[in-house]
Formats: sequence, structure tokens, C-alpha cells
Amino acid sequence: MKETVLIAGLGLIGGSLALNIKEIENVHVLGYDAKRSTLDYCLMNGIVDNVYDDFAEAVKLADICILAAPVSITVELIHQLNHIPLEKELLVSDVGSVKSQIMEAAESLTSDQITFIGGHPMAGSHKKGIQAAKPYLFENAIYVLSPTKKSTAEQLDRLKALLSPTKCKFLILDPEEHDEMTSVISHFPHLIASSLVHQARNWQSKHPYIPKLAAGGFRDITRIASSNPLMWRDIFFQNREKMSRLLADWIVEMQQLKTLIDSGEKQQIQTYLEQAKDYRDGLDSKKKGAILSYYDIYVDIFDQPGALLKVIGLLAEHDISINNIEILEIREGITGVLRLSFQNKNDQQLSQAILNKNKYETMIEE
Ligand SMILES: NC(=O)C1=CN([C@@H]2O[C@H](COP(=O)(O)OP(=O)(O)OC[C@H]3O[C@@H](n4cnc5c(N)ncnc54)[C@H](O)[C@@H]3O)[C@@H](O)[C@H]2O)C=CC1
Ligand SMILES: O=C(O)C(=O)Cc1ccc(O)cc1
Repeated sequence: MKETVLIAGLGLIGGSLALNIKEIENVHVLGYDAKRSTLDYCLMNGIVDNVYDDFAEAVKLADICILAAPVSITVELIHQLNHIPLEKELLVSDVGSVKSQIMEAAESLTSDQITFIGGHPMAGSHKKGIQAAKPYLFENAIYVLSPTKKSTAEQLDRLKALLSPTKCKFLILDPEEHDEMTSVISHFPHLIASSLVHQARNWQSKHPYIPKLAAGGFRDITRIASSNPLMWRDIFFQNREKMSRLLADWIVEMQQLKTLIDSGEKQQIQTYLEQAKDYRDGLDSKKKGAILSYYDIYVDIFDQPGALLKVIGLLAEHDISINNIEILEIREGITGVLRLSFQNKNDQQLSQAILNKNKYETMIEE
């Protein structure tokens, strides 16, 4: 029998999930979103089979519903579920970056027909909206699942099967643990990235050339500050206790660093940097897999934009999709380096072979 799956919120994450779930035979995918233009786009591009601008109407038809709106809206939608008369069993999940409030709302659901299992794919981008949705967004990424008291092992397996086309790796976590870990590894770094951008902007009044000097390091560390402010406002708000605790620790560490810098203790400064480097290098190791590391190739190029187009064209001819392209420190007419990122090792190695055959100098970091 056909299973009906509703995705509520068809932005970057909901749209990317829909693209994957649509691949499964015998699944009918419905979409709900507050934006009419998003629903029209989804229909026009075959991302879902049918669209609704009324949550209650759509959810009544569904066997499984994935809530993929901003976190505060997801909490509201869970509360709404309590007041929607359902005629069949409904398995509900979500994709929210903070889990505690969502899981609290889910535990307070009174309907016997609804079972909730929390979810969070640990992958995304700084882009937002349906037009940024990609089918391979979650490949090799961790997908956190948080079962509830009511959910059964069979329901967990059913959800995993539905998400299996994403090629993610599942990890079961308790919501409190999840929120603490993501505050350290995702939410707090975002706050620091935004604060670094503010600092640069403040200095720009004294040095108008600051933006022109912004080199690779500043761009790398502040990339996430260009993400969706509405989404991150919700994340900071919902995880504010853990963020505040991390800020307090950070302030103490910054004070210690200030003392170290003021003292001019070269050896201690070097030790501090070496310890950070050792830990960071270990995180990136593909064997450990602690960070979702993309498969990068560095390519030497000589003049842009011609060289850029040629490299991309060569890979496109072989249907290889590039996850990210970055030009590292290139100026016109001077040798530069292109960093191409791929989702998997196969694409990385095939691309290297193609580029080498076409006389490009390439390098893969071990
Ligand atoms: N962007 C990212 O990298 C990641 C985001 N997440 C989580 O995924 C969720 C969605 O984020 P994105 O897809 O990035 O955001 P997005 O802004 O791309 O998409 C959100 C969608 O929700 C819709 N929406 C807003 N209010 C609504 C309402 N009242 N009813 C129905 N639809 C509504 C919007 O129209 C939009 O289509 C958030 O909870 C976020 O925490 C999780 C992992 C990664
Ligand atoms: O853009 C990036 O590097 C991200 O880290 C994306 C991301 C944003 C929010 C999440 O909850 C999970 C992943």
C-alpha cells in the first residue's frame, strides 16, 4: 500500500528531504509551506506530488509527517497537532537544530494516534529556501534521532528506512545530550563567527581598506555568519542556557589569552596554538570521521576566469557534481589554487584522474 509522507516546511532542509523521499517507490509526498511561491516551485519542479497551504488539511492525509520549519514554528505545529482530529495513525519527526523544547512539546501530545521521534540532520549550508535544496545534501552526514517514551523500535526502523535515500549515518541521542554537543560544535561557533564580522566592521571606520584585505582565513572562519538570521535567532533563543554557559567559559579563556599575549610569552603562545592544531587536525581525519569532511582537491590554475570554467567544464562532462568551489588567494594573471570539494571519495579520485590527464597539477591532503 502507498504510504503518504508530509513535509511541513519546504526550505533548504525540507526540500532536500523531499527530493530524497520522492525517490522511494510507493511513497506519495505532500508538501505544506506558509509561502505560496515555494509550493508553486515544488509542484513545478516535481519535488512533491501535491501541495497544501493548510497544515491540518494536509496532516490528516499523512502516515508520516516531517516538520522542517524554523524551530519555533516546529514547536507551534506540534501544539497544533493536539487539536487536529486524525483518522489514522501518524508518525511525526522533525529536523530542528535544537531538540529540548521540541521534545518537550512532543511528550505533551495527548493523541493516542501520534508518535514522535525527534530528528536532526547534521548537514546544511549557509543558504536557505527551496531553491537551495539538493538531493545529496545529507550524504555521509550524521542524522541524529531521538526516540520518545512512546516510540517503538519498529517505528524507529520505519523512519530510518524513509530517510535511507539520503545516505546519512544515524546516531541515537538523548535531546539534552544533543543540545549540549551542538551548542559546542555548531551554535557557539556561529555566534563567534558573527562577532568576528562585527569586530571587522567596527574597525572599518578607522581602516576603510579592511574588506579588501580580508583573506582566506577570515573568509573561512566567518562563512557561517552569512547564514539565515531568522533560523539562527531561533536556535540561539532555544539553546540560550547552554550558549550562555559557553560564553562564560569563553570569556574566562579570552582573559587568560589576553594575559598570555600581554606577557609576550612566545613559548606558551606557541604551545597554545600547537595544542589547537593537533586537536583540529585529528578532527578532520576521515578515519575518525568526527567532522563531516568533504573530499577536497587542490588544483593549481593560472589565469581566471578562463581556467575556472575549463576545470568545471571537464568535471561536468563526466557528470561529477562539485559540492563547493573556493578560489584561494588568486590575483589576476598569477598562479592560484582552486579548492574543489566533493561529497564522496569516488568523485574526488575520478576528478583528480581527469584533471591530471588534462595536465593540471592537483593535490589531495591525507
Ligand atoms: N540550514 C541548515 O543548515 C540546517 C537547518 N536545520 C533545521 O531545519 C529547519 C529548517 O531550516 P532551513 O530549511 O534551513 O530553513 P529555510 O528558511 O530554508 O526553510 C524554512 C521553510 O519553512 C517555511 N515556513 C516558515 N514558517 C512556516 C509556517 N508557519 N508554516 C509552514 N512553513 C513555514 C518557510 O517558508 C521555508 O520554506 C530549522 O528548524 C533548522 O534548525 C537543520 C540542519 C541544518
Ligand atoms: O553551514 C554549515 O557549515 C553548517 O554547519 C550547517 C548546519 C547548520 C545548522 C545545523 O543544525 C546543522 C548544520
